[in-house]
Amino acid sequence: MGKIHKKSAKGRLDKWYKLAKEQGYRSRAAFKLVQLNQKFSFLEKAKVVIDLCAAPGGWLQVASRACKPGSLLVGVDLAPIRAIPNCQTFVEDITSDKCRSQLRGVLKTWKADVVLHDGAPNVGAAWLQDAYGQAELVLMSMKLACEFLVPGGTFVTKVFRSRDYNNLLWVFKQLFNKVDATKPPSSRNVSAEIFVVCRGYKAPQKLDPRFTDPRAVFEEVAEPTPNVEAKVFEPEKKKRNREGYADNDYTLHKTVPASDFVSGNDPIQVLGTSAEIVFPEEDEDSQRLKNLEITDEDVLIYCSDLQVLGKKDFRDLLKWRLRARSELGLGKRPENEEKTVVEEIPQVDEETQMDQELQHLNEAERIKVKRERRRANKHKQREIIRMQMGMEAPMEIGMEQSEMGEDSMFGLSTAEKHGLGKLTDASAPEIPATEEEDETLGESEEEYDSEDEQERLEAELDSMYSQYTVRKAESDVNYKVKRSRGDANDEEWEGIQQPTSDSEEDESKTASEEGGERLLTSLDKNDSGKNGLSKKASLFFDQDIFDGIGDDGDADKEIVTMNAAAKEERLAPTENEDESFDEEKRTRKDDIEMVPSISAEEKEDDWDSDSDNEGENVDIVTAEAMTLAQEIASRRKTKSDLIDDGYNRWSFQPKDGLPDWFIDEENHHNKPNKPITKDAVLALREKMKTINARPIKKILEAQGRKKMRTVRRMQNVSKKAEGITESGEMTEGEKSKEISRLMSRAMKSKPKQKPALVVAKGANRGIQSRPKGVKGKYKMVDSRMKKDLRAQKRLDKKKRK
Ligand SMILES: C[S@@+](CC[C@H](N)C(=O)[O-])C[C@H]1O[C@@H](n2cnc3c(N)ncnc32)[C@H](O)[C@@H]1O
Repeated sequence: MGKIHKKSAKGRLDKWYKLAKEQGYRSRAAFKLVQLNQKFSFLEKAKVVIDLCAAPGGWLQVASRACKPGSLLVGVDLAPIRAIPNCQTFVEDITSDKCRSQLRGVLKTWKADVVLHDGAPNVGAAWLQDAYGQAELVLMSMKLACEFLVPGGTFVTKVFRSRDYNNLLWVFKQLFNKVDATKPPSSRNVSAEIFVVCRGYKAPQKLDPRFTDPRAVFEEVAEPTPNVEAKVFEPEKKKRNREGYADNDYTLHKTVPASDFVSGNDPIQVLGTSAEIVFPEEDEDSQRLKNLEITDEDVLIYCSDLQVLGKKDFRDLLKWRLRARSELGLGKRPENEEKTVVEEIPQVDEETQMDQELQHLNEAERIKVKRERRRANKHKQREIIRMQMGMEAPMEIGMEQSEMGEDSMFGLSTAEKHGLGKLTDASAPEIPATEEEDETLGESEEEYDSEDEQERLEAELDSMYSQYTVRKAESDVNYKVKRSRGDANDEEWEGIQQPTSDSEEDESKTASEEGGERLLTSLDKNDSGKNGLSKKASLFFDQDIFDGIGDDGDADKEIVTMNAAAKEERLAPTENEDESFDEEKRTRKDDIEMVPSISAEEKEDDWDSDSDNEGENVDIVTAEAMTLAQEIASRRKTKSDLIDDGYNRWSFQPKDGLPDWFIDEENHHNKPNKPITKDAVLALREKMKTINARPIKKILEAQGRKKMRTVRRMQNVSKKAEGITESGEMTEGEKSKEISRLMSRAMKSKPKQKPALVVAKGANRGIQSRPKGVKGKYKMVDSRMKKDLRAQKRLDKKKRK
């Protein structure tokens, strides 16, 4: 990428590209370093910086702006770099010895505070080779970093999230005190690149050469002790395929034609390793499948994104496959593809033959009994329903109840088998089968959809689903992370299993302690690593989140060998450490990529701790707030979930030094899309309706005044009425007449005052304010208006005639 290619695809000329142009950076990549430095601040203090793979020089420009004046900045690349003030550059391959000696020549006795590496082999041609090539390049740049960094120095590198990513991370952790992987906002989401910032170089006196040897770091060893899941689901030993990256490369979007999925013998393999099932137009079989009636919209949706299949979707898709197979005449039971086994029939004597016949007869008898029992049960079920519908008296049913054994319909076992609810739930009665239907049901004992077969199919689907989850988990680190957080959406996953045998653990421990011989095997990620974990589990525990667990703190800084490091790092958290581990992880404030799962009680605690805020009057006026409120109220979300949600790509958006137009645009377009549920919108609408239905303040006040006036009037009336009752001059009849007259007068509202008409002539002509001497309501009229009105009246009269 020495020379700047003209980026033709519109999408690549994004805002960062424009911003780079505006700010005079040679590449949009410059912002990646700007953002990394904003987050980790390693450039400000640096006096010597080496930039490996620096062309066209964006990172060097950033470094020269951020570092102190007079700092030594050295850039090297295969491509020449146009001069940059305060920077020295030369053309060389960073993997060569010449590059090393040239760097030595420039630096002399100095050591670098920061070594940067943003190198990438010519990306684009073949991703798989690129990924490995890039991982090798990273290792080479780390080798240079180890040679030139000061103790405590920083190494920043770009890594592709390929299969080798975890291995690289593991090596970094042996050599640096703090290793953080992050993706700055300016790095495209579609790109597999991620940046690793390694701080606190341990500067061992002697570096084990295997740390920088790609063969040792990315070693491929067949699993000597495959983990439990692997044993169950992957009977053959899998070797890592250098060219491959196929089975753990989730950055690739793998598709498989529907015809292959349906006709193939390993649907689980397909579901576990592909991202999409497609129906290519040129593939006739796939098109036939697409046009089947059973291929409904749901199936197409499932096929379009296999990565998100839940248990139910998974089962539906497999059921669709089975039905599709039977419609295409591919056989009903593909999973158990009958193998043609040629059995040699041994010579049998007469007695054995009789035994066999007897067995056959017994079997036939058993099937017959079972069929009859089922029919009887159906009959009983029908009777119950009829009784529940008032069509039959309870007496009539269950006459043979006493004769029926444990297996009868009323027997416990049957009840359990069918589910009590099914028997007792009158609200959803099963539609009783007719006699003929019973017959067919009974006779189709071996049929595909018979009861036993259904059960078998269910069991098979369950086991397939477990296999699928394992495959999914193996091919997706994020999924493991999700599992560890307890929020993956299927229930079956049992987690990463540790070998149960203590002896195994002891063995590996002693072997690594004995040193020497097992140097490399302790690096073997295939070996039962820490605490006897499988290779995958070991790498999993090597992730950032498990930092410091098992570290004795006094690691030998002088000689770090792969073996020592492996021993040091591969200690899994012991039970005692679990607590402090939890505590530490919970208090971590930086980029949390993973959090330990929270137990149900802890979740409860989360809720309890919120009780302090009880009673606080919060008005919910937006649909987002209402959604959140509903989720919290229904406990679909906990406090921890909210905190977790807070760590997203928007939580790290430093805006210093950016122009206003850019910030405005960011504020406008780059904001989180907060989820809104239909329920929340409806609830909010209802709330607004009730608020709107309430009268406004002025009306309420007017109503209050009116009420008050009425009360006063009534008080007056009652006073007067008291006077009337006490007077001795009136007869009782007169008194009551007078009181009712008072009452009706008080109740009568005053007649509306008619506005006084004021003619706008003389002094009143053209005035805007109240005419002099006029009180109360008035209306201005003029002679013109009078004439017009009269004319209008005449016209109306004429029309009527
Ligand atoms: C993404 S660019 C670096 C961009 C740079 N950081 C910037 O900000 O302008 C990757 C560079 O790595 C260089 N590169 C790849 N392999 C290399 C090698 N073996 N030695 C030196 N440079 C290499 C390429 O020539 C290319 O210029």
